[in-house]
Amino acid sequence: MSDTPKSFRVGLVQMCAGRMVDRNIAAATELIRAAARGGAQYVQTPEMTNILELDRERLLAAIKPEVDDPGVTQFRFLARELGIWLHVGSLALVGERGRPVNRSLLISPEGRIDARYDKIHMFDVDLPGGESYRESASYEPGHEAVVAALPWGQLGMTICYDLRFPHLHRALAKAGARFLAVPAAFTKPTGLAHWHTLLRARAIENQCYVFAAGQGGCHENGRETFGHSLVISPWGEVLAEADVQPAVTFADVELQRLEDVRRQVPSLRHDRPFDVVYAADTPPNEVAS
Ligand SMILES: O=C(O)CNC(=O)[C@H](CS)NC(=O)CCC(=O)C(=O)O
Repeated sequence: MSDTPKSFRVGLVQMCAGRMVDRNIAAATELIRAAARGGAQYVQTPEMTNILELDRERLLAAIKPEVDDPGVTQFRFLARELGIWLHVGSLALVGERGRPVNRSLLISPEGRIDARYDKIHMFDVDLPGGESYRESASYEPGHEAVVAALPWGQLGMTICYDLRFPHLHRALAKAGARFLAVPAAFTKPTGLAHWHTLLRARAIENQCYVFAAGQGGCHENGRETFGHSLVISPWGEVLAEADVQPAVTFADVELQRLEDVRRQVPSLRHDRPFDVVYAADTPPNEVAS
């Protein structure tokens, strides 16, 4: 008999981060406390919890290496004080190679940093409405997918635009993840078009719970983000959803549900190898005359 607890409560912190790091940390702290008061044992904050700033010069002036970062210090204290698993969806930090990284941290209830994940896929896009992003101009991408242990099972760590790369989520699920984390700062137009659909697809195809805390609303730097933080079941059901403004969204995660779904439709175990061929290169069928 395993002594893994049968359920736990998730709290997603939705924020509207600005350019001032100390204000963002204070706003996040208040919502994380509210999440813990509401009984959340795993609390996730969105991408760019400490600063939403795409201007490279301003960003460089505002951020610090992980060891000196005031947010890291604060969130470690907070996790320990509240006795929660605190997943800081991401912080802009100066990486070990001197360039900014978009980094997610999983902090244990003892205040230990148990996992770090640097966003792999850079949001370099030109949207139909005229919005343009060049994340790779400011940030250095990561190269490692990360699975981290929670008391209830493994957590696969991703960030925002990573959501569009299904093989990353597949790899995490194959490596044992039962929960996929997608902290985000989705744009409003792409959120409207794709957010629910992609998150539900990642949950259904990988038979995982999906936890996605978002940024939402109009930010100091002129951006507007989509909000709608979501908790999704392995069957694709929306268990809880935020609106656009800052708030905490709660859901109870039932591990038996995940086991049931995986037993009933074992698609996660039905992957098979195959080749891709060009039809023109295959021999024509015999046509009966
Ligand atoms: O750097 C910051 O200030 C905050 N970071 C972000 O907003 C990131 C990179 S620009 N946003 C996304 O990845 C949005 C993805 C998205 O919206 C989609 O895939 O449709």
